[in-house]
Amino acid sequence: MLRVAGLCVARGGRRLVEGVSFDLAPGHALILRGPNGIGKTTLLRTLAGLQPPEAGEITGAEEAAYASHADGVKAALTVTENLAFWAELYGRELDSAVLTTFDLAGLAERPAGTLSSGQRRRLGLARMAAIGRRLLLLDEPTVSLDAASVARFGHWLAEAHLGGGGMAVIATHIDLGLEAPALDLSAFRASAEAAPAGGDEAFL
Ligand SMILES: Nc1ncnc2c1ncn2[C@@H]1O[C@H](COP(=O)(O)OP(=O)(O)OP(=O)(O)O)[C@@H](O)[C@H]1O
Repeated sequence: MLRVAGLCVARGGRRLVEGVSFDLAPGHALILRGPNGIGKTTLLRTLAGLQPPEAGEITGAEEAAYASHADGVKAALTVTENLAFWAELYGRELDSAVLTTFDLAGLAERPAGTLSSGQRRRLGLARMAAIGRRLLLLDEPTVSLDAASVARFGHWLAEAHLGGGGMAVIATHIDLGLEAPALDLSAFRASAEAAPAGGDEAFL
């Protein structure tokens, strides 16, 4: 169970949203919505432990994997080598069914650096399946994907990941066909007060 209580997140020394609370039970997903710049990415980064919260509590996020726009694909390795690398990093053996699930079987021996952006994105999502983490934090996972790939990914998420007791928090403007509640961060926009010194300028 992921529990978020009274969370406030900041970026570049500025508070973005505050008072965000939700519980996520195994087998469930939450869709993050809100206009560009409201703080969806920053909230996901905070849940992933990549930056500390300004205030509030996060529990149950220990087994999380974060997938961002920079999808962690290694250009010089083949598609299979990339997936095997990530699986091993998380102490798992690569199940070759992952290649089929994400329509990568025909590209298995291609160096990842030669993939199109949609193919590379499919590889980044296949990585999420290969590492087997319980909580997926997905930032615009369907960018560059064609309609068939969006549907395939939505199906995997619902049937394999959530169906197997996993959880997901997903920032997306696209309908993934999931039965999942949406949380619009607009309702939690922080008042104009500045964050305390020591924000995350180091990420600039
Ligand atoms: N490295 C950074 N340093 C300072 N400010 C940043 C940095 N990265 C993002 N921001 C700012 O923080 C705010 C929140 O950005 P964030 O990426 O979390 O929003 P978002 O809701 O995910 O937006 P989008 O829908 O455009 O992806 C924005 O105003 C953005 O300009």
